Amino acid sequence: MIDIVNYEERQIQIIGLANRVADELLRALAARGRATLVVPGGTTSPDFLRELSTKRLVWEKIDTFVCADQFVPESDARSNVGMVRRELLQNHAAKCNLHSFWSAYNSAQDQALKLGRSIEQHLPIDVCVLGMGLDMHTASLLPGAKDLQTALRDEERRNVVCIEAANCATPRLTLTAPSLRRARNLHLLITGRAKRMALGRALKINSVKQAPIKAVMQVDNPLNVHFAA
Ligand SMILES: O=C1O[C@H](COP(=O)(O)O)[C@@H](O)[C@H](O)[C@H]1O
Repeated sequence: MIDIVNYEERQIQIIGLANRVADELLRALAARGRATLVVPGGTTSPDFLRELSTKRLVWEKIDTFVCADQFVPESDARSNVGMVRRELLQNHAAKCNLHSFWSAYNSAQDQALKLGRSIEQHLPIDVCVLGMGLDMHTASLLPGAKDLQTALRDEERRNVVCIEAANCATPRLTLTAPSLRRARNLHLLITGRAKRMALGRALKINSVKQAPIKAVMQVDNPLNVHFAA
């Protein structure tokens, strides 16, 4: 089930989504004392993260994870955790509890298992914001990737999986489809006509392996799609 919110322009989209996420985090904090936030990597998210950083919340009680990352140190330009540290951890959100995906001591496979176990205590996610690539991937649920099936399956009961794809130089760690789609509030941030068309294509394709974004549409709670051209 999806619910599409169309915005007149990108600035209004960013402000609208940040307000909504802040409101949902506030409710989660009021209900449970702590909250879990998942944010996207990629190039679309920095504007949103900067806007979110201006919201007055008890950020030290918000555990924040990226939905996926390349297995590289935070100092590497490809690191999503590094990008989130720069863009979100400022203003009111400077004290946000951002969790690392990288380890210099573990292999990517071992780190996926370790992170998957430690994330368990923070589930279900209170607010999950995802992005989507033109190839209809979300997080690092990449079409055609080795281990994609493991990351899609409910029976695996794994929260994080290491994904390797032929066109990716480094392995990626991704939250699995079941851990993402169980989020209490689920959002997709997309901009531009090409991504809108990719979403339209995904809706017509039956195979989740070809269009992994579909894996987070199979939920009772709607996937709220925030779109601006
Ligand atoms: O690989 C990724 O890309 C998507 C979309 O990226 P964008 O650059 O087109 O915004 C992103 O949402 C996802 O988190 C990331 O892992």
